[in-house]
Amino acid sequence: MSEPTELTEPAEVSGASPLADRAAELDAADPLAPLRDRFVLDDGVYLDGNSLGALPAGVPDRVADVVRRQWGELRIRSWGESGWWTAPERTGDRIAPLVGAAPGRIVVGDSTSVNVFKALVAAVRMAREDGGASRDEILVDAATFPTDGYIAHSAARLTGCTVRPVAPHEAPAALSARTAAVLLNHVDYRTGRLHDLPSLTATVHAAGAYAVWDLCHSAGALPVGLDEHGVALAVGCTYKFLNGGPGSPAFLYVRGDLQERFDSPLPGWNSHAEPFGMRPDYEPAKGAVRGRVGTPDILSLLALEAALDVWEGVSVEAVRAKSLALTDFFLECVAAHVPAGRVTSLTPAAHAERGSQVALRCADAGEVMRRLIERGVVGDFRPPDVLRFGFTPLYVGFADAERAARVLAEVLEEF
Ligand SMILES: Cc1ncc(COP(=O)(O)O)c(C=O)c1O
Ligand SMILES: Nc1ccccc1C(=O)C[C@H](N)C(=O)O
Repeated sequence: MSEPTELTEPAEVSGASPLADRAAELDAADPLAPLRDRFVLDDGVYLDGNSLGALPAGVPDRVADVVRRQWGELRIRSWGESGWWTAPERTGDRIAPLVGAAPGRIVVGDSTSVNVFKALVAAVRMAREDGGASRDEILVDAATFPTDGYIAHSAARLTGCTVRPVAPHEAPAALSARTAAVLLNHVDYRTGRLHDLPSLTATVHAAGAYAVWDLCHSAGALPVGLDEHGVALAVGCTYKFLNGGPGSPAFLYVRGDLQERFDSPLPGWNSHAEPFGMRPDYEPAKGAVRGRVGTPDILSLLALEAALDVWEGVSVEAVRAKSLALTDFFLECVAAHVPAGRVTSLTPAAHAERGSQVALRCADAGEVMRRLIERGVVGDFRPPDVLRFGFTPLYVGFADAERAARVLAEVLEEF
């Protein structure tokens, strides 16, 4: 984990209004600023898109059509006529360019937790095929969002492996001839630290193990380059920076050359080569379909598909550039507005190590966040002492960043 950075006032002391003026200039020059109109928002500052993305404006009518016409009128015919049956792969292909995957490598369905399970067990099975039963250890990001750790322990018990928690940057030193799989987060959910996916992936694979990446906090926030960097398996949620809605289904990526070898621990009928053959024997389908389990959650899936329309004409590279500018500017505003020593940033200053959020360590963080929310600045609190501010460049602007820092300073004066 990064050393907390003490935020100190910059040499040139800036008042609220020069920063507000700068924010206005930055917003005026921002090519992504008009995208905010593609979302349903209010006058508040929404900095919690790293937990639940805002509602894209086109979703309500699409969902209403899915419910009233596709379900209400077409009923069973919609599996074919409305494209319900193929929606998991079709939606996967819409996510693919955002994470650097070719078409046909991503399937959408189930929760992230379930996909972590499928990916980890499949990774261990492949490592055993390559290297034998001596591959009996799973390395897991020690700071992971807890669900990944819980699932990894169960996957380990089922496969006869043990779990070893490691800090991601220490994973290379922990690799051995016993390592079967390495489960890492691309961006740490608490600190916002971005881990070095290209180099860690290469090192893990060179050791004969398989890298499984959790992209929950990077998909839709920054370029991932899954194909380019040879990632074996990856999972991610779609309700954060992809704005798919509460409980929208997660995605699973399997590298092209591994698809034939992907041996799912949950081989439900939807992943069968001939699902309507109703055969007693299991024959896995080819391609991304093999990652499916049971009947897709059509309402959530089609809400997500509609939500992905906001990416029309938008590149994830442009989103990344704005995200870094926004988080830089927010940190600058915090340093200017908040008295020195009241908060420390857990988020690395280096762009190469920063995701799309800023995490500030702060005394009484729970109560501070409650008051921020009361004043219209919505971030979240993560125990024990972290204020999290997520920046979704599609709908957050520079004036939002300045206002959030100013309101934070006002709230802190009350303590
Ligand atoms: C890194 C990470 N993994 C997994 C999850 C959650 O998984 P699920 O979609 O199963 O709730 C989250 C957040 O909810 C997360 O931040
Ligand atoms: N899925 C949720 C449902 C309810 C409340 C929060 C979540 C989150 O996603 C939390 C998020 N993973 C986090 O990084 O804290």
